Formats: sequence, C-alpha cells, structure tokens
Amino acid sequence: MLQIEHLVKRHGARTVLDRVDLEARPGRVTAFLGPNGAGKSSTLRVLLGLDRPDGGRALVAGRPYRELADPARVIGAMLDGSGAHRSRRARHHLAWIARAGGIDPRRVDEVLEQVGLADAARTRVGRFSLGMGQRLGLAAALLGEPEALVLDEPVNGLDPEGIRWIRGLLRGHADDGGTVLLSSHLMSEVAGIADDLVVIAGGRVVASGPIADVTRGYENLEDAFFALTGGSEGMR
Ligand SMILES: Nc1ncnc2c1ncn2[C@@H]1O[C@H](COP(=O)(O)OP(=O)(O)OP(=O)(O)O)[C@@H](O)[C@H]1O
Repeated sequence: MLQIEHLVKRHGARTVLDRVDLEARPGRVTAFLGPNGAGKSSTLRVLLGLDRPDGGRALVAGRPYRELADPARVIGAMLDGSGAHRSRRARHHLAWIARAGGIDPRRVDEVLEQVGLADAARTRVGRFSLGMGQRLGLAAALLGEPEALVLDEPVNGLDPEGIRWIRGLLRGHADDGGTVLLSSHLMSEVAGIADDLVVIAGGRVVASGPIADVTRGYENLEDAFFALTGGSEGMR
C-alpha cells in the first residue's frame, strides 16, 4: 500500500535521506522508528506530496501522492498535532477540511465521536490540551475513511489512557484490513502495537522487518533501539 524506494532528499550540500526504503502493508501496523533528526518527518513529507525527492520514489496505492484522484479517501495523515488554527472550533475546522475534500459533512460528527471529542466539538482549538489536539488531528485523518493512516509521533502529549485508546484505534484499523504507518522516537511507545519496524538513523534505514526479527538477539527493546541507532546523530 505504501512503498518508498531508494528515497533521497538533500538540503543544500546535506543529504538528509540516503536511499530510504520502506514498505507498509495492509492489515499491519508499521512503526517508523528513529532518534530526533533521523529523517522520519522528511520521509513522510515526501510520501504525502509536501516535498519533492531528489531521488527515488514514494508511492501510495501505486501512485505518487500528487497523482491520486481522491487522496482523502486513500490516505489520512497527521503530521503536526491538530493542524488547526487556535481560533477555530473543532467542528468548524473539520467541516472545512471535509468541504475541501468533497467529504460528506455528516462524517464530522462521526469522527468527533470516534476520537472522543464529541463534547468538545464547539470548543476553540486554542483551549485544547496537547492530547486533545492529537485527537483532533486524528479525526481529520479519519474523515475520508482512508485505507491508509500515516501519523507522525501520534502519542506525543497523550496520557496513558490516551495512549491505550490510540493503540486500540490503530490496531482496529489494521485488523479491518487498513494500513497504518506511524513514526516514533521511542521503541517503548511502539512495542505494544507495531507488527513491522523500519528503523532509521542518520538518514539511512538500519533495520526493517517484523518486530520479532528486528529485535532478535537483543536483551530488550531499548537495547535493540540503541544498538541499531547508536552513534549516528544526523548526517554530516
Ligand atoms: N528544510 C530543511 N532545511 C535543512 N535541513 C532540514 C530541513 N528539513 C529537515 N532538515 C534536516 O533533516 C534532518 C532530518 O529531519 P527530520 O525532521 O526528518 O527528522 P525526524 O526523524 O523527523 O526527527 P524529529 O523527531 O526531531 O522530527 C534533520 O537533521 C533536519 O535538521
């Protein structure tokens, strides 16, 4: 469903993505894991058509994002929390996105209910906690009932109950045949949810595969993460 092949991205003389390969398949939760600055957001930006690659390609259901006829129904994304202006009410923000995407406005109340924000539908986003903002961002991603969900650090700011809830939601999406790709800088955050891992450090994929394969031979998940990513804090 999501396929990234030999992706290269440069900023000036600096190579921030160096032939990144990643695949996220239907029915599975794929975690894109790496320390701060490793290249996760840069990869997701290219996947979502927000940035152009300098080499390689990123495909959503077989096509570059920019060539999708109806992107909101194919892939839903949350890159930067709620993505809503502080002065907007939650429901108005979602209605605006629905209108832009040609999505049935009745979906707005459905997704607010689904993410647990029904009671906050008329609250201005500026009054939201970080966790509520994450829920609103997820609601926006779910609006078009997309097959794939792409989420950049979705558990940031969520309390333990919120983390449990989002895990259930993402697991359910994958179990229903959907594709889930989420990024994180903490192995512990994805351990209970991911089926597959793609580990990136310094712009390069250093390990990928089913979680049991990637972590085999290490004492625990943290050891695996530090061993795989150690010593590469961004590319020079
Ligand atoms: N527009 C830009 N110009 C120059 N360098 C950039 C630009 N965007 C990203 N970078 C650099 O590319 C590298 C990868 O950044 P990226 O945001 O993709 O990492 P990340 O893995 O998502 O980390 P984080 O969790 O901190 O967001 C970083 O070193 C960053 O400084």
